Amino acid sequence: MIRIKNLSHDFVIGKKGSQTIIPVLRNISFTVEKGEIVTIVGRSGSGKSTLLNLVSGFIHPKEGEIWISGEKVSDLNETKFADFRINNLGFIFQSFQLIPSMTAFQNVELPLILKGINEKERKVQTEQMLQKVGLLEYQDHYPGELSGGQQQRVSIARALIIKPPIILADEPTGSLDSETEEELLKFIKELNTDLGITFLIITHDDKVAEIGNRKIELKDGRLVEEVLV
Ligand SMILES: Nc1ncnc2c1ncn2[C@@H]1O[C@H](COP(=O)(O)OP(=O)(O)OP(=O)(O)O)[C@@H](O)[C@H]1O
Repeated sequence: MIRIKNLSHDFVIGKKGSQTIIPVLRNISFTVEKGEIVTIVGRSGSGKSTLLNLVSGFIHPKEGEIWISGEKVSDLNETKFADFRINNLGFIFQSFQLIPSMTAFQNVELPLILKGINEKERKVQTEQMLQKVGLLEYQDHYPGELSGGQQQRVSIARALIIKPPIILADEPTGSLDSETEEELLKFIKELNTDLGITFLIITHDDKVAEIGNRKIELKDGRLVEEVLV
């Protein structure tokens, strides 16, 4: 489902003439099979977010290949990747990334507008999704009027509304208290079992790392360990 082949990346910082190269990922290879939950762990600065940004197409790799659902996405230009993303990938972020001036309904509806779905169909699908995450009665609330756990549920509903085969998550429980974290992990498991959604999750929380089928550890930009959970 996701195949990473000999992926390397570095960032160049500084002004021309005195530039420094920061090597971030070095020759990373791994695969994520359909229906798996794979977690990526590693210390701060080990390259986890960079890896996820590469898989998401937000940055372009210096070397190596990324394949998703049979497509070599590392060859796609920005416009084509944006198109691929809206049809194939859902995102969950630590900071929820909700639009504060939009209600829960409008935030969840947004990907359907981007996909060109008509208004009537959007209303049906958005309400169904809000129902699924238990927030239908909060549909007119703005993010600032919801708890952290509720905001994360809105962001999950927004990720799920396009029915993506894959969800990429960067520290999904990072802003949640432990009770809400547990609820969210249960929900991720359900989505995986009931809908067959594949998850690639970055975390430095042991509890989150243990929900996967496999755990991949990055150290100084290298993949040092891959263990079955
Ligand atoms: N846009 C950028 N420009 C320059 N350096 C960057 C950039 N993004 C990341 N880095 C550097 O790349 C390295 C890896 O960063 P990355 O954010 O991928 O690590 P991480 O494992 O996700 O860390 P954390 O757990 O703290 O989020 C760090 O040294 C970071 O400073």
